[in-house]
Formats: sequence, C-alpha cells, structure tokens
Amino acid sequence: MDPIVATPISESSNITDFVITNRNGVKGLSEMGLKTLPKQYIQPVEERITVSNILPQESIPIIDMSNWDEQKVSESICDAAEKWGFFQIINHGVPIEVLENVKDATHRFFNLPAEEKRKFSKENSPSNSVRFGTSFSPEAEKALEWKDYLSMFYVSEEEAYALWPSACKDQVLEYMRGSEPVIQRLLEALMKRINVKEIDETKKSLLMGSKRINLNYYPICPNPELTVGIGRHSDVSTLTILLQDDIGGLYVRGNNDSWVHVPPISGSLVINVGDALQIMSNGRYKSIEHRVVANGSKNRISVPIFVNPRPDDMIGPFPEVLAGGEEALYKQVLYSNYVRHFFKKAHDGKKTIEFAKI
Ligand SMILES: CC(C)(COP(=O)(O)OP(=O)(O)OC[C@H]1O[C@@H](n2cnc3c(N)ncnc32)[C@H](O)[C@@H]1OP(=O)(O)O)[C@@H](O)C(=O)NCCC(=O)NCCSC(=O)/C=C/c1ccc(O)cc1
Ligand SMILES: O=C(O)CCC(=O)C(=O)O
Ligand SMILES: [Fe+2]
Repeated sequence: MDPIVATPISESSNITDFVITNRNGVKGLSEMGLKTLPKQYIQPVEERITVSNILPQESIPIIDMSNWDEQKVSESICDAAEKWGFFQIINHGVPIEVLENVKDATHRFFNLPAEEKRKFSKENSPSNSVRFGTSFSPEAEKALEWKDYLSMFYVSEEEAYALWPSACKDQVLEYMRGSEPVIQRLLEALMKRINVKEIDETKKSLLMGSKRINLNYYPICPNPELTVGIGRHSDVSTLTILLQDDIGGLYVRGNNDSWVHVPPISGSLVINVGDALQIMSNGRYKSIEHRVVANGSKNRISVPIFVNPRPDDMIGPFPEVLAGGEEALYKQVLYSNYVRHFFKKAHDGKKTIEFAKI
C-alpha cells in the first residue's frame, strides 16, 4: 500500500505535507470530501472575490476572426489590447475538436492516480521543463491557492514526445500547433499599430521565441468564498492564449476597483496581453490583472499557452515605439531574470513589472 495515499487527514495532521510535500495536490484533498476549507487556504478578506465588486453589465470585447486580414478586425484587436488587455476571439481557425481533445486530455492527466502525477513533480520529473505542482509558489505564499497544475516548457517536438506525460502530450502538441497561425496573426496586427512593419527573426524571438503551456485544475472547493483559484496577477508572457471550459470563474480588472467576468463561449479562445508585451510596447498595450474564483460544485479546468520571448533575450521598449521621441518607461532586462522574479514571490497583482521600470 502507498503510505502517502493511505495517510488519513485529520484536523490536526499536516495538510501542507499532504498537498505540497507529498504531491497529492488540492485534488487529493478535495476528493477526501472535506466539509470545511483548511486554514492554509483562507485568503485575507481583500483578496476574496465577492459580488460587491463585480460589474455585471461590462464585458471584454468579442472579436470575430473569420476575416482576419480585414483592416477593421486588426483595429478591433489593437483597440482591445490597448483598452482592455483582454478579449475573446471566435472563428479563429483552431478546429473545435482540437480544443475538445485538449480539455479531455487535461481531465485524463489529473484523473491519473497521485503516484503517476507525482512522477512529474519538481524532484521526480525527468526534466526541468515539465512540472506538476500546486498553488503558485507555495514556499512564498501566506495563503495557498486552490489549484493544481501541470506546466510544460516547450523546447522541441522531440523533447516533448520523450518527456511530457503520455496522458496528454499528443493533444497538447496538436493544440500548440493549431494555435500557431492565430498567434502570428494577432502579433502581426498588434505590431503594425506600433510601427513595427516586419517581424524579422530578432523580433520573432522576442515576441514568440518560447512557449509554456499549463494545464490548470481547480477542484471542487468546500468554502469557495474564503479562497481563490488563482490570486490577482498579470501574466509575464507577450500574449496568452487561454482555453477555458464551460464553467466560468475568470475575472479581469476593469475600471477603478471593479472586476469583469469572462463568460465561457463555446469554441472561443481568451487572449490577453502579458507584461513582456506591455514592456516592448512601452505601455501602449496593457497587461491586465486577472484572477480566478474557486468553485463549490464543479471541477474546472483551463489551458493557457504563454507565448514568450526566449529566456536569454533582453527585453525592453522597441526602438520603433520610441522613434518619435517617446520616453522609455522600462529598461532592458534579461527575460529569464524577469520570469524568475515572478515565480519566486506570491501573486501580487501588477507588482512584477516594477522590476523593469526605469
Ligand atoms: C527562469 C525559468 C522560469 C526557470 O529556469 P530555471 O531556473 O533553469 O529552472 P527551475 O526549474 O530551477 O526554476 C526556477 C524557479 O522558478 C520557479 N518555477 C519554474 N517553473 C515554474 C512553473 N511552471 N510554475 C511556477 N513556478 C515555476 C520555481 O519557483 C523555481 O524555484 P524553486 O522551485 O524554488 O527551485 C526559465 O524556465 C525561463 O526563463 N523561462 C522563460 C519562459 C517562461 O517560462 N515564461 C513564463 C511564461 S508563464 C506566464 O506568463 C504566466 C504563468 C503563470 C503561472 C501560474 C499562475 O498562477 C499564473 C501565471
Ligand atoms: O483559469 C483561468 O481562466 C485563468 C488562468 C490564468 O490566469 C493563468 O494560468 O495564468
Ligand atoms: Fe494568468
């Protein structure tokens, strides 16, 4: 018998050991049928997501990409990236079955026995580029987040085939391949507006030189109102392409102190600007804070593709953006240092970008 799985969790035994150290995840905890949320997950009141600060009448733009080469489509993409930093796209060309397959594959991975998933934890994983974990940075967090994840840094097809979990690798790779044209089209449109006329090899590396894909799993939570699925953060990517299921629970920072829900739309993809693009565009495109509620009755999944610079790229405002005499708001930073800074602290809204501010 597996001594870790068999350990009963009582009020007095250590939840953190069970979830984090022994890699059972919050899914393991959720499946034990807890009636109350363990104290480690209780978020301070100001971080909880309550109806009082949600704006039901607002919504992020929905952009139809069927005629993606038309001027008005490019314009709505750029307007949305400037004003909201977040939008949904429909008729984007990624086949619906590719999206359905990756959602099925996500459930398949998380439904594996704990000992199978544990093979991809930091200490056991065959590679640094595959990691099964829980919360965001548990060592640094005062309150944990109600989420497990599998994170895969894409190095090459060969490495992915060799090292990624077989429960999901084919479907994940197909989704990454399928989304490639969409990523290119979005970036081309966004670059034109900021005077970058051609995406040459250097720019290609900076805008989309590396990719990371996460499978997020938010299991049923006993007291969802006291915790979060993911706390307030902005992504450190250039762009994020997010697939969510039909449950909902993602909120985006609107004007003032309000939060706007991102409703699930069947077949759509959610696009958001990350810090790297905010920096490269010298603040013209906005990387917006977002967060995810925990759910009391359903297991939710989401699958973000983070499109990034390469780790060894230096990032800073593009010369084309500063050509008219605009003052640089950000300095040049090594992208891997930026990402390391993000990963080593708890989620803290938009604070990561201060690392690059002049
Ligand atoms: C600097 C990196 C991140 C790590 O390189 P490394 O130092 O050789 O690798 P390590 O595996 O030793 O990781 C160093 C630290 O980074 C952390 N980390 C390593 N991957 C991870 C990981 N997927 N997850 C959360 N900590 C990690 C982790 O804290 C770890 O510390 P420690 O566990 O204490 O040794 C390197 O992979 C790199 O430069 N990557 C560039 C591309 C990249 O990953 N970009 C990030 C895009 S992800 C994004 O925009 C948003 C992500 C996100 C994710 C979760 C959210 O809740 C919200 C948002
Ligand atoms: O689950 C979601 O809808 C959003 C996930 C997210 O923000 C992230 O993984 O960075
Ligand atoms: Fe995010």
